[in-house]
Amino acid sequence: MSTQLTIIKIGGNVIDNPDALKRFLTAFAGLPGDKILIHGGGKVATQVAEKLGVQTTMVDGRRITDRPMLDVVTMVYGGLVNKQLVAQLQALGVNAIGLTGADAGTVLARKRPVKEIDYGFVGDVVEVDSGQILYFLRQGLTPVYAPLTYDEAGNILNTNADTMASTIAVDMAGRATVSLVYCFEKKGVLANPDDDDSVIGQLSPELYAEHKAAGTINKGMIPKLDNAFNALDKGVSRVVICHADEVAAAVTGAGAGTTLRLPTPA
Ligand SMILES: Nc1ncnc2c1ncn2[C@@H]1O[C@H](COP(=O)(O)OP(=O)(O)O)[C@@H](O)[C@H]1O
Ligand SMILES: CC(=O)N[C@@H](CCC(=O)OP(=O)(O)O)C(=O)O
Repeated sequence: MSTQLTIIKIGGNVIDNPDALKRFLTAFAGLPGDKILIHGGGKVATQVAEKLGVQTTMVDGRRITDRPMLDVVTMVYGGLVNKQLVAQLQALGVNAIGLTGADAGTVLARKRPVKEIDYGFVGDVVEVDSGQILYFLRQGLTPVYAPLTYDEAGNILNTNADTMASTIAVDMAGRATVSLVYCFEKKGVLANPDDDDSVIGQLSPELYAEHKAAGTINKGMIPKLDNAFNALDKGVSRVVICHADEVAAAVTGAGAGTTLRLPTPA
């Protein structure tokens, strides 16, 4: 494989919008070189759970995953969403292979220990088999990961898709120059959540802390940015957060969205 690898994470609001998803997948198919897609799908899981009478509870951006909810997310992420994405990518000429972390033993996790909160079957990533993922890439395949992992006891576990993307990117960074792009439905990290054009071009940890304290960066953006800064800190070359329509520009470095910066040296 080439030494450049692009890892893209696509969020649940885009997955839930067929037109936006089609545009994104078409752009993804056109990206040059080796690539990996990691998808969320939280919104679809919540909708399906409701239809099945399973109640959704989120704490700090993580889904409380009891046994009935585990069945829902396994069906939705590992089945419905993953296979629809793979089929659409195949039609666009991408030889996609749909995976969970359990497949080929690529993303091993541990059930999150119960402290104040019992998250149930939520997995914290322990180990990524980047050699195996590299093998898929060398076969000309494009891995498409669902946000599911497994543990040594044989459980399938629910893992936040932003975390899945960041941990895979960090491990692959030992084998390639990795760019990680988080795509969602806004133009980037916004300085004012009510103004869709107030994109922060470059975000340092210091500026992030200021916006977090002021409450202008909140909710799902906090775990996303924690994961994104963690990736940059641990060897991923470039991390960008952008609109799904701007994925191609983000990959070429054309200035789309928000680019993360390491701390300013003292
Ligand atoms: N400053 C901010 N800029 C952009 N989005 C923000 C900001 N603060 C909070 N958010 C929220 O974070 C959400 C993205 O997080 P999340 O829903 O977890 O995304 P994803 O669907 O990609 O997993 C946005 O939809 C937005 O509502
Ligand atoms: C443990 C946990 O919270 N897992 C997430 C996995 C899906 C996800 O992250 O989807 P988005 O990227 O669309 O938010 C969940 O079930 O919501």
